[in-house]
Amino acid sequence: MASPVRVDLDGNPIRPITICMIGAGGFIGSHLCEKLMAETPHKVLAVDVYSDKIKHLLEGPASLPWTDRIHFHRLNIKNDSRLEGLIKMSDLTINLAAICTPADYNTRPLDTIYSNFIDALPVVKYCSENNKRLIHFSTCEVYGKTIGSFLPTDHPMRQDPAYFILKEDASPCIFGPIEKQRWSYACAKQLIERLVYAEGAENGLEFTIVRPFNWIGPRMDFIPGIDGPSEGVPRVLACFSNNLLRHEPLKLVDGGQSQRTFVYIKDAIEAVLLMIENPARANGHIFNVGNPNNEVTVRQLAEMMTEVYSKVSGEPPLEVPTVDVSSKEFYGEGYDDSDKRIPDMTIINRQLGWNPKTSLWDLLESTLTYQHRTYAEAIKQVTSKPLASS
Ligand SMILES: NC(=O)c1ccc[n+]([C@@H]2O[C@H](COP(=O)([O-])OP(=O)(O)OC[C@H]3O[C@@H](n4cnc5c(N)ncnc54)[C@H](O)[C@@H]3O)[C@@H](O)[C@H]2O)c1
Ligand SMILES: O=C(O)[C@H]1O[C@H](OP(=O)(O)OP(=O)(O)OC[C@H]2O[C@@H](n3ccc(=O)[nH]c3=O)[C@H](O)[C@@H]2O)[C@H](O)[C@@H](O)[C@@H]1O
Repeated sequence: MASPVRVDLDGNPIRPITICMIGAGGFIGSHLCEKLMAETPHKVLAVDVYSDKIKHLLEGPASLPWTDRIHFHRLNIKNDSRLEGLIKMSDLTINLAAICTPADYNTRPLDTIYSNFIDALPVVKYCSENNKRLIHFSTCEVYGKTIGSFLPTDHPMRQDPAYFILKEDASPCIFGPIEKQRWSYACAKQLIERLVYAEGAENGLEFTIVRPFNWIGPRMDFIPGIDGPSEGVPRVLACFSNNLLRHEPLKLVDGGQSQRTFVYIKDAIEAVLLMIENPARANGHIFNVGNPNNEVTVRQLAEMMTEVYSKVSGEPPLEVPTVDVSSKEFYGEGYDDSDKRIPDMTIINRQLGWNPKTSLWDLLESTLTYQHRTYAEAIKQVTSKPLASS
């Protein structure tokens, strides 16, 4: 329930606002809507082409405390004139809409660039022209590769944090060559960041840019063949969950040597709420949002997920838990990878006092409990169906 006396980080009462949330039906949007409904008095105009992940908020009994605070607007921001009206009706716009699965970056580079840059342009323009605040979702992928990755493998400077810690106001953005179309996403995100920043500098747009570092948790992406296409390739959490649910070995792309830091979606959403409710501290800033303590290689992630899944499902772990696959085979031509992603937390700490709390083991335990509860039965049904005779 929303408390009547909510105050911001400076002790001022928080005024209820209306938020136009674009991409509200996605993974992050669904968690943000849940948090805003359960814990704040704010209103949400939820914009998306899909609503399945927020159905429980939209279709609950009329007695739910938030029924009149969330309204779904099914529209595609590519071509819908209602968008400007919704932004004008709101105090704040949050743009989450994007194509953001790596399997698309090299296979659908045009859609990726349009979605992450061209389609975001009107959102920035309407916010700027109507003096509305904007929180724009970018990505840690704008950092690309680390400086250290260009040093010889055994070079001692690779151990120096100066060569791998990613800082919003100091690190360069290092992408591969154009033919490595993997970078189409990162490059489009970088350009939209520069545009938002320039609107702030030249026209006074009040903005915050968020760079998520591998946020994971329930409702992320889809399980192929269950609530998404059989041939679809989601992000790693859903790929590995799918393998575990189907008792198949987890596929390690190029040996699973890349490193990631994973943060629990519920911790990360706390950071977004702080940005929403503390505009004076958040405006004009770019924030890394991640958990530097949860670093693993993708191979270690696979091993940990196998162990956690066995614990939560009660099933014995697979005898052969992983299998190696080349990136060309898995993603196709033009794939490339970020080697290592550790966020520097200085700015978000200083401005918002935010710190992530949940360990990788704990966040995998709650997430895989959800995956097992949500999908195990459906997987059993599809896998036990006899093949149709041709
Ligand atoms: N999940 C992460 O860890 C992560 C990491 C880095 C960046 N991000 C960024 O955060 C944002 C949200 O990510 P997510 O993980 O929730 O992704 P998601 O795919 O689950 O959500 C995106 C939502 O946007 C909607 N959308 C896309 N194009 C649209 C359009 N033209 N009109 C209306 N709706 C549209 C989709 O239907 C989807 O529901 C993206 O901008 C992504 O690049 C996420
Ligand atoms: O989440 C983020 O912060 C950002 O990074 C992700 O990129 P990435 O981490 O490379 O995507 P994942 O699909 O989660 O893959 C992580 C790693 O696992 C590997 N992988 C993935 C799937 C699989 O089955 N096996 C496997 O080894 C990938 O090659 C990659 O090295 C996506 O680009 C975005 O959603 C987002 O902007």
